Amino acid sequence: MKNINPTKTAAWAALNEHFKAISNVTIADHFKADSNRFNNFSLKLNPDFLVDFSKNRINQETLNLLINLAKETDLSGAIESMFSGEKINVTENRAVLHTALRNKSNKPVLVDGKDVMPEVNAVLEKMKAFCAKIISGEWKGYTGKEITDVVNIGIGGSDLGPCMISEALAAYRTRLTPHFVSNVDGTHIAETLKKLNPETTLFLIASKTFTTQETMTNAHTARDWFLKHAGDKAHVAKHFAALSTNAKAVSEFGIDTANMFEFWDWVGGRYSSWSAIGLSIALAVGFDNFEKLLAGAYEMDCHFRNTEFSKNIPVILALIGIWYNNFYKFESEAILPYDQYMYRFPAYFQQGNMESNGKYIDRDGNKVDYQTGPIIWGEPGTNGQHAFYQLIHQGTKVIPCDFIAPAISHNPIGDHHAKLLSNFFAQTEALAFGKSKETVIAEFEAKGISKENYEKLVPFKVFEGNRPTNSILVKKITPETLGALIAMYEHKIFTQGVIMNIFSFDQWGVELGKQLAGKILPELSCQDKVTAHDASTNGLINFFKELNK
Ligand SMILES: O=P(O)(O)OC[C@H]1O[C@@H](O)[C@H](O)[C@@H](O)[C@@H]1O
Repeated sequence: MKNINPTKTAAWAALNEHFKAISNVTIADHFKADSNRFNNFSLKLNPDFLVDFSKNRINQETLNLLINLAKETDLSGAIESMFSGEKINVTENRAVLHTALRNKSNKPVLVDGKDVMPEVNAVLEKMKAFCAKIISGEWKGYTGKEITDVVNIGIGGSDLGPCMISEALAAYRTRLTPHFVSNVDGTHIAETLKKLNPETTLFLIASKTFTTQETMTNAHTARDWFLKHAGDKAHVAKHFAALSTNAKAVSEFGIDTANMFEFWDWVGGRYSSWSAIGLSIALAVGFDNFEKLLAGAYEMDCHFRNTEFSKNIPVILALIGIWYNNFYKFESEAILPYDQYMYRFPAYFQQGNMESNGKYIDRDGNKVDYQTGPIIWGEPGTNGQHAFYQLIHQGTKVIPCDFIAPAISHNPIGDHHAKLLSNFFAQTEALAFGKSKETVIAEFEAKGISKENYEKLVPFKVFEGNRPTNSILVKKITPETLGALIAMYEHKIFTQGVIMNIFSFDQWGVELGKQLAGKILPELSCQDKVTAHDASTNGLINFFKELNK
C-alpha cells in the first residue's frame, strides 16, 4: 500500500474548491437539476439489493472528484494487496484476509507463500460436522441428554458479530437457543446461567488470543458452575469448545484441542464472524445458512474487487462519508435498520468502524490534520423516530444516516410491515426535503386556524430539510443478504482507511485502559489508601474502598 496524505492530492484541492461552490446547493436543488437523479445515484448489487444514495449533498462532479481522490490514493492497489494476502496490517505484521474465509472460488490465497484455503476449508468441514452432531442431538451431554442451549463467551469481535448475526437471522433458528455472555460484570454470566441446565448446555469460549480478561473470567466462572453440577472434569469435553488462534492457552484452560476450532492471526477480531468465531451462528441458524452468509459476503467481495469505482457500492458509500466528515465536518453517522432482527447491527458496526478507523496517526507515524473515522451509532427504526430523530430533523448537527430495510418481512402480520416501511420511506423524504414555512402556514389555514393563533408556532414547525441519507432496500433479510450487507460496510471502512492513510486493522487504542486496569486491580483489595495515581483516580479508588468496608 502506498502512503499518501489525502489532503496533499490534487483531488483534495479540487474538492476544496468544489465544496466552496456547492456547499449552498441543497439536496432539493440537486433533484431539481436532474430528473433522472434516482437512476443516476443508485446502484444494485443484484436485482434484490439496492443502494439509493441520491438524497445526498453531491452531484456528478462531487463523485468524479471523490473518485479521483480514491485513484490518487491508490485504492485499487490497496484492494489487491488486501485480497492477495499482503501484510497490510503493518503494525502487527499480518495479512488481512477475512475475504479468504468466504472465498467461494476456492482460488489459492497465499500468506508467506502458503495457500490458506486448505486450512480454511478444513475448519469449515470440522464446524459442519460438529454442527450436524449437536443440532441432530447425536452429541450428548454428560447425563446422556441432547444439547439445547449454546453459550458464546467472548467480547468485542468475538461477541458482537456472533450475537448480531444470530439475532439478525433468528427467523432461521435451529432448535438450539443461543446465549451471549461478554461483560466481565458478573451480572451477565449470573443472569445467563440462571436460565440454563448444565446437562444440556454447550459453552463456546470465543477468543482470538484466549487471554482477554473478560472472556477468561467468564469462562472460568462457567466452568466452575458446570463442574459444581457435573463433578468430574472428564465431562468438560462434552460441554466446552474453544474458538481461538491460541492452541496452547486453550489446552491449558482444559479444553481438549479436538474441541478447538482454529483461526489465524490474519483474521482481525472485528472481522472474525466468518471464521470459527462464527460457530455459535452456525449452531443457531444451521451450517447451511452459515455458508449462505459466507456466499452473500463473497458476492459483495467480488463486486468490490472487480467493479469500477463509479459503480462500486462500498467505494461510493465510503467516498460520501469522507466528503461529509472532512468537508462538511459532520462528525457522526447513524445506521438505522428498519428490521427488528437487526437490532444489534449498529452496535456491530460501531466496533467495526470506530475500532478500525478511530485513529489520529497516519501510516507514516505522523499525526493527521484531517478527519479519519466518524462516530457510528444507531437503533432500529421506528423506535429511534420516537427518541432521537428530533435532533436528526431539527438539531444543530447534521447526521448523515443509512436507512436499511427489507421489502418482505419474516413476520407478515396484518399491516405491520407496510406501516414500518411507510415510515422508512417517509423519514428520508422528510429529512431531505423538509417542510417550508409556506406549507406550515397553508396547513394551519386549511384547518381554519387564525393567523394570530398560528403565527408564533410557525418557526417550530418548519423543517429545513437538506439532511443526507442513504437508503438500502433489500428483498428480505436472508443469510445471503445479511452477508452482503456486512461485507458492504467492511469494505466501506477499508476504503476509508486506505484513503485516510491510516492502518485500519490494528487497535492499539484499547491497550492503555487494559494496562492501567491491570495495575489497579490488586490495589482494590489491598488495605492501604492508594496514592500512586492522579488526585481524581486516587480519590475514586479510595472512596470505592470506603464503600466496601
Ligand atoms: O477475541 P479476543 O482475543 O478475546 O479479543 C476480543 C476483543 O478484544 C479487544 O481488546 C479488542 O479491542 C477487540 O478487537 C477484540 O475483538
